[in-house]
Amino acid sequence: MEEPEKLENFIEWATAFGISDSLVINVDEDKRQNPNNRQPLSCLGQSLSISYFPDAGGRGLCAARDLQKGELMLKVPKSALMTSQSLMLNDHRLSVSVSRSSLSSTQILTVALLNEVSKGKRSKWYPYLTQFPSSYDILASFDRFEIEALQLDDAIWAAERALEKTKMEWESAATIMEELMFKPHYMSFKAWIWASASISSRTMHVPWDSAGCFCPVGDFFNYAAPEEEQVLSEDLAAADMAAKPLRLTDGVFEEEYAAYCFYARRNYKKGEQVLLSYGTYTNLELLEHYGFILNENPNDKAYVPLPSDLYSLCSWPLDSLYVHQNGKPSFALLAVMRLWATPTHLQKSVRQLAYSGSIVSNENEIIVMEWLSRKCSMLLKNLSTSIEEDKLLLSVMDKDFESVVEFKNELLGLTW
Ligand SMILES: C[S@@+](CC[C@H](N)C(=O)[O-])C[C@H]1O[C@@H](n2cnc3c(N)ncnc32)[C@H](O)[C@@H]1O
Repeated sequence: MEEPEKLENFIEWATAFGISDSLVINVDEDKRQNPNNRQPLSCLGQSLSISYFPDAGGRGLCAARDLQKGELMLKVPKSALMTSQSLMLNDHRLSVSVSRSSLSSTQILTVALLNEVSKGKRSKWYPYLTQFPSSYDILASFDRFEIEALQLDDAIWAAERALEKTKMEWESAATIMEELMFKPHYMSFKAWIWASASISSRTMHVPWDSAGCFCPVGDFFNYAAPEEEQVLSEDLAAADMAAKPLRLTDGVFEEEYAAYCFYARRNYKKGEQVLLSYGTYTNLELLEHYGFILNENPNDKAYVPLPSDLYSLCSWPLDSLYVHQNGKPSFALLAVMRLWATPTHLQKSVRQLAYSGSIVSNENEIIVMEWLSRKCSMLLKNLSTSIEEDKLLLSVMDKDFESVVEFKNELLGLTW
């Protein structure tokens, strides 16, 4: 089956499940009040439609009309959520094996997902499963060469740790997969990585299972980093939103409606991509859990090695000592560096000033900024490639080539 046909089947399937982007929040209540209402032809088209955004996540959802901040855009009934619970409900053998095991909730969902995929077209979730990517770029899927290419120690360590953790989880699930008589293909580490990457990058939080749920259509939203909530009282009054209180989260399971509900996080014009905040992540964390990075990420952090005698002066957690993506030191880093750059016998008297975020003196500020800037330059110089070289390499990899030889020649032609 071709991709457009698979997508069409999926939309039909999702519509039959009661997934809807129309503004009716309670499907059952609506049916009671309008018994002659036919099922809509498509679950999308009223508020959202599927579109392709090459520079912002690929396939995603765009506004099918102007959307107001806080407005309901999509609801996915509980019966359409694919969870360990719903997968076991239809599979007695799986549920018996799981009940005898001591697997974590994420391992259970991984096994349940692989078990379901192995059923192929016999699975009731088949139209939805055809919409999952065939491979992922999360850290745990990186090979040795790709891990080395990360260059920075903390990134390499995060990738090694992610790979190790995934391997351990796979090994300890071997018995249950044998018991369920998985074919070798579904037992493989490659299949396990695929399933755990699906869970890591596509599930949403539900209160009853820490592994989360797969939310058909809801998982088509691409990511935008959360920004500080604006003070909206005036905006809200103007938009007559008094009856619709502002939600801090844009996707949430609502017990009251027994559905996953998605609300617009800001106003959108028709045709704009509608984005969801999956949480606050640095680029390394985005790569670890979702397999992508943002060129501009307000939550990104870079850590530089600090003087060893600085730590005894610091009462903040060590992970708060970082440099923002725009080059500014974090509040805690700046404060503790100012104290560290003060002669020891004066530290006590300026401690409060430094900890409140104030400049200690012009000389002190120059010492701090020069030290940090030297450290950052040194760190960047010691990496085997510069950002410009990486960008050049990526631009070559994005091109289409007729042959491997042509690709190789283009790579050899790069000069730096
Ligand atoms: C929940 S899915 C979103 C829908 C996905 N594009 C699809 O076609 O199924 C999350 C994945 O989408 C991609 N993604 C989401 N937001 C992105 C962004 N801002 N930039 C690049 N990739 C993004 C990443 O591959 C991520 O793992």
